[in-house]
Amino acid sequence: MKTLEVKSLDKFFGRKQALYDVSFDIEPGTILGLIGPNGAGKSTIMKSIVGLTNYSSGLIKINGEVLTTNKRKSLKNVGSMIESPAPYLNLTGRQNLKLFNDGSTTDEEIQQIMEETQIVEFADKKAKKYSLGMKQRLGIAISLLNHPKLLILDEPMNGLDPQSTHDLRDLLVKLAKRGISILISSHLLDELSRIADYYVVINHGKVIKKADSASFLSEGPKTIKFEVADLEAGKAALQSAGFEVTVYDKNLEIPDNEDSTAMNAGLSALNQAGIGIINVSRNQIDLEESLLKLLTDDNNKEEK
Ligand SMILES: Nc1ncnc2c1ncn2[C@@H]1O[C@H](COP(=O)(O)OP(=O)(O)OP(=O)(O)O)[C@@H](O)[C@H]1O
Repeated sequence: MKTLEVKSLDKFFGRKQALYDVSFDIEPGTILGLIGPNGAGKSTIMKSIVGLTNYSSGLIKINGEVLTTNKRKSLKNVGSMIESPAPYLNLTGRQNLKLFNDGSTTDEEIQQIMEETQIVEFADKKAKKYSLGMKQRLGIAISLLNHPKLLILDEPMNGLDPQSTHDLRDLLVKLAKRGISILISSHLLDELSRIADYYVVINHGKVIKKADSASFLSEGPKTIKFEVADLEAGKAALQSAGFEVTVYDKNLEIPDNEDSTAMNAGLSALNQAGIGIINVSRNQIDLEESLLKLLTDDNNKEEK
């Protein structure tokens, strides 16, 4: 059974349509990255799933339960942190966790959650004294209470320092291995690309792409990057061997092909011209570039 099914979701704010026919699913134990520019509709989708906003039409099923038919039962399986974490500021972290516990999480489990989200050392301080990163970690701890099967995390890496971001990444992968499904949005695409199994890309309220991470990243153009001692002479040598050359970040880039012929031909052209080669690498397009290209194509399509 799928952990989450979103089917043909439409959402209007007054006369303004914010979501158009949005559909996607999440399988147990997978991490789905919801990405798109500001105002695309990511938070509206997440809020619809956790019942914070009503959708205008469509269907949401969580663990097989239709959200609108049995809201309490379906949301019992969901832990979330949407927009910003909202702990009670006059209570400590530990008191917050006790308060949000519906009674099904034991003291040992709360201790384990505190350890995994690394809040133990400040768990007995009032939440109003917390930094953004500490609040963020407490928010994630709260979302882990009550044995969720689905976690909905809107920008959970906001405000975290690099070490905490790294630790959160490890924790999310660990949770997915335990069978928890995760829907996560983040502007930190590099971070997201390290953990997401699938992506759903939203633009102007519509799903413009769904893909697993391997195919998402492999569809873009690939290049071979040469770092050389003499940029101008290197460029001339590659051009005279027939390559289209781009200078990018003090490197020379030529289009790659499936076998190694482009790399070998590029190397021998540089060698023959006596150009010192410092480094050679295959440059796979990254998530940020892929997303940018996708959005540019989609926006151009809309303008036509
Ligand atoms: N309460 C509201 N009333 C009216 N319009 C809204 C409301 N909430 C969101 N919108 C509009 O719906 C659209 C989608 O907003 P949403 O916050 O879901 O985008 P987002 O992808 O989460 O953006 P961001 O990355 O900036 O958080 C935007 O055009 C926004 O202006």
